[in-house]
Amino acid sequence: MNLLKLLLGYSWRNVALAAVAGLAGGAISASILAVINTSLTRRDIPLGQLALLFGALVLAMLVCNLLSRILLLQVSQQALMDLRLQLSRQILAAPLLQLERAGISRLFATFTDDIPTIAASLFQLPPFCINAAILIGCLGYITWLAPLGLAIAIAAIVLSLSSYKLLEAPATRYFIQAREEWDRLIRHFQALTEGNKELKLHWRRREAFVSDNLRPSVQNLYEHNVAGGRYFAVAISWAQALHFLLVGALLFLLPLLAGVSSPVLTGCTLTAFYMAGAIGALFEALPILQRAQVALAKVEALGLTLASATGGESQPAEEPTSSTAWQRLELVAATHTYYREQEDDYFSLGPIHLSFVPGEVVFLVGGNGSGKTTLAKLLLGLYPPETGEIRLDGIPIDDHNREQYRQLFTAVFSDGYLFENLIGLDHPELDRRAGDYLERLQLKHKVSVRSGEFSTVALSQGQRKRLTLLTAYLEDRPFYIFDEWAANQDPHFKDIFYLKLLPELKERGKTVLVITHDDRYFPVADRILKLENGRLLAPEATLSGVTGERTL
Ligand SMILES: Nc1ncnc2c1ncn2[C@@H]1O[C@H](COP(=O)(O)OP(=O)(O)OP(=O)(O)O)[C@@H](O)[C@H]1O
Repeated sequence: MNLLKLLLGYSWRNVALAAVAGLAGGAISASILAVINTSLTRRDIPLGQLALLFGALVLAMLVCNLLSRILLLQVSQQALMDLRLQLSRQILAAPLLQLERAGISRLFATFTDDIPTIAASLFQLPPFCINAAILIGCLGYITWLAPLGLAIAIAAIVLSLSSYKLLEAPATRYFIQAREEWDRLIRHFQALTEGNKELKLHWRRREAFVSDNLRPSVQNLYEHNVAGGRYFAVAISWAQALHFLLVGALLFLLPLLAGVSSPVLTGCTLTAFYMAGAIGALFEALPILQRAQVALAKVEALGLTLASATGGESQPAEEPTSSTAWQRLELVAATHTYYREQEDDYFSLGPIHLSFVPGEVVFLVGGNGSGKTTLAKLLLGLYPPETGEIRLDGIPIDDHNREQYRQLFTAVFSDGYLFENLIGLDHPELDRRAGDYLERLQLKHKVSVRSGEFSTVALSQGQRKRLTLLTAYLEDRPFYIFDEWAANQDPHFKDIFYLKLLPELKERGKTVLVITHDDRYFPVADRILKLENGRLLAPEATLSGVTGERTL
């Protein structure tokens, strides 16, 4: 993908119109030069007439340039807006596993570096096109004045472009390296912000973090950018100097080679001067456009990675309806494997044989790293099974119905995100219902909800977790999954959660899977499943039985 293709993809009509307006502006610029040249060299034409023509041409140039700029600005900003949205949509559509592999830092790097770089280059496009049009107009005028002048001008331009091209390749290489370094730097910034408390507490760790991680990365970024920028500086300065050579060549060679008259020579020299300004501006914009190409390639690579990773999962335009009247959910020999390339290590979950019916409370237990969260993600349809399948009422879940299948669940993850409002929940009495739940969750004195907005989310960890529970309640879906939800609740609220809230959910016919280490509350469960190193130990026996499956 390149910038032009990107813009043409959005509105080729606007781009074409902008190009025509820009070219017209360039031609008019050349006409203005012709008027200046005439007024300097011809005394037989009344000055008033020339002044009038000059004014009219300036006005026409203004209109054309403005039109070209506005059209390009509109289409380029529209492209930028769509690029941001498209990338966000791709991230939303990409499978979780693919996002986890790409890493948060890579996604952030794209939003914080690539998109602003592309934005900066798109701002450069309108003047770039206008200067290109001025150049074409000037070349046309020189041709009209003295065809040999065109040959000299083209020779100078080819010379400067080819020397620029020679230097551009290593400069781009450095910019690509700088962009790779940016990915690493974002990872360090993430550690800096998320690990800030730990860094503050430990002097040696903090200093090592700065000297071993942050500084080398910042230093590399600096060096790559300076090295790349240096090549461009040489290329641009050389190209600009060459254009004064063009002025010199026209001024001194043209009379020798073609014996042109003094008015023609004045016209050519004047035009060459004017051209030098346009060429200088063009060359100044080239590094910015070059960087944008690197950024665009990065965005495209990420987009392709995410798009290829969606694996054909359908993205319904309409809201999928969630089935409330399900009877049986089964995992049949479902597996998932994490492979960690760097350590050449993998973790395998399954094959899992498991089923759920409405209205049961199931506890999932097991040691750290035994695969509980992975099993929850598999069950939620966030990881499609690598082998085996999930069936809802006998219907296999695949790419076509997975999105709809996910609407069955409300999940509260151990590292879940708390939105600052009840986004996506619209109920005529949302605030009142949220208020009732706040009361039950003993948060009324801390938080209120107005028009679906929490008054604050600056709360303790345990209180924030309770707010996520409020959202889960309001979602009111048939299947609830709590991943170590109660881990940071005080004993009093743990009691409320296990002894009051869970039984209430069960009474309402909800199925609840609770990932927990709280063995004190095991009697609350209808069934207890235990995972050990990715294998389910508790046999999947009777669905209605309660105590029979307690193998712990
Ligand atoms: N995104 C990931 N990429 C690679 N490996 C992963 C990833 N997430 C988890 N793992 C590996 O999978 C294994 C199971 O992890 P999982 O989070 O499912 O365990 P868990 O039983 O929920 O643990 P805990 O009780 O500590 O939360 C772990 O050994 C972990 O190293």
